[in-house]
Amino acid sequence: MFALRSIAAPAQRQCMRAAPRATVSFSLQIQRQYSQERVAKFNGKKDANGNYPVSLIEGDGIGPEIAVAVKDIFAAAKTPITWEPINVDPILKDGKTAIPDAAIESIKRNKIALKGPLATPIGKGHVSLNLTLRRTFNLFANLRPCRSVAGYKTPYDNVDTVLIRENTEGEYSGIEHVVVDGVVQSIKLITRDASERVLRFAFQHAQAIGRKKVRVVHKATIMKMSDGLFLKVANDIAKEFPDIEFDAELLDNTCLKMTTDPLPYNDKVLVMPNLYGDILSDMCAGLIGGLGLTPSGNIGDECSIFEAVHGSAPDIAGKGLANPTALLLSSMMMLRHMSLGEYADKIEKAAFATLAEGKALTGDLGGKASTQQFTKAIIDKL
Ligand SMILES: NC(=O)C1=CN([C@@H]2O[C@H](COP(=O)(O)OP(=O)(O)OC[C@H]3O[C@@H](n4cnc5c(N)ncnc54)[C@H](O)[C@@H]3O)[C@@H](O)[C@H]2O)C=CC1
Ligand SMILES: O=C(O)CCC(=O)C(=O)O
Ligand SMILES: [Mg+2]
Repeated sequence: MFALRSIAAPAQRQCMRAAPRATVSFSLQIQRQYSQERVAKFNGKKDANGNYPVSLIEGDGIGPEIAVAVKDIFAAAKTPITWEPINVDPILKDGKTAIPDAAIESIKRNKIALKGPLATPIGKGHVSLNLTLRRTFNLFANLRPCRSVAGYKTPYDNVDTVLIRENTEGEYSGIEHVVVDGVVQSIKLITRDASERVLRFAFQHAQAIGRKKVRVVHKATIMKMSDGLFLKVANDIAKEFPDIEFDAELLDNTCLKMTTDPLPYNDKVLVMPNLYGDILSDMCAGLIGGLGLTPSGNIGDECSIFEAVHGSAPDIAGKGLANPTALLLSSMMMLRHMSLGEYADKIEKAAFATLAEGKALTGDLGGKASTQQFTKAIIDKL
């Protein structure tokens, strides 16, 4: 058994804290269009009460605080879900970090899970449970949409980026070793199969949400073989989608352009290897007001796990300060994945109205409300 569940991470400042408020006219919905093909693949079974069981990992740090907010809002909206809490404390199997069997069975049975953040120790200690979950269930695509929130003013209005990250290999393959004392090697693994899978998903998702452009973000200038293969496969897959324009951009240039003017990215779906997607999705969150606002879905063929982009936020954990919006919007993506879009629409409307009104905002958005007060304000609007 490992002794981890709260590690100290350097406190990071939210770049948009205490930003001035103003109204932006922008659609209130996030990812309302969702691939019907994916929805059709969800074949979870209802329980005796007519509810869908959903595996729930509350997670570490702020995880339990934001999970309770989502549970309270779902209960108030009478969402037909039965939560099945699961424990993912790591175990050792054949010398490797693994998820306990009971948790694996629950997710396999329900085909769907909502997950709070899981902390990973720096350096020594178990490997990331987040990555372990993604690999265990072959959740090959990490879908990370990021949309400006009406009423919350940032330097950029109307940001609407869609980022898809390869989720099972790349720089996060976890293949590392000491060559000799003082020399270590970490292997970035890129395979044609995993690249094809995520790239095809990106094109299909672009079609599903009505975007006409897919852009690969890469560094094949430097990583000629690994990113080179990803880019080559992207060119091949693009031929299957003649109605979608395809191009490519170097990661460093993408960072520059997105932070200078993100709006040209609103008509594209961006797809990229694992590490780049991890970093770029936090950067996008910074464009709209921070990590308290950005959702994500880890999508696989057999099951999918929805979670916020952010981590366990140890600097604010246990203080009732966390913004539950990111996990709530992740759960909206989950409901749409389960064909429960009518509940998602209702909850999302109440959440965005609460944000736009601005009377009960959490500290990351410049307000003074606690997680509970913000949650109650949403429930009052349902
Ligand atoms: N998918 C996951 O479960 C992820 C887990 N992590 C893990 O989380 C731990 C902490 O990582 P950090 O680098 O500190 O990143 P973090 O995402 O936990 O926090 C970064 C900053 O954003 C703020 N923040 C994050 N979520 C917020 C929310 N909902 N409301 C208000 N403010 C919020 C935090 O207070 C902090 O200042 C690490 O152990 C890391 O491995 C990190 C990212 C994703
Ligand atoms: O697993 C972790 O510790 C971090 C993962 C992460 O940053 C992410 O999925 O965005
Ligand atoms: Mg990350």
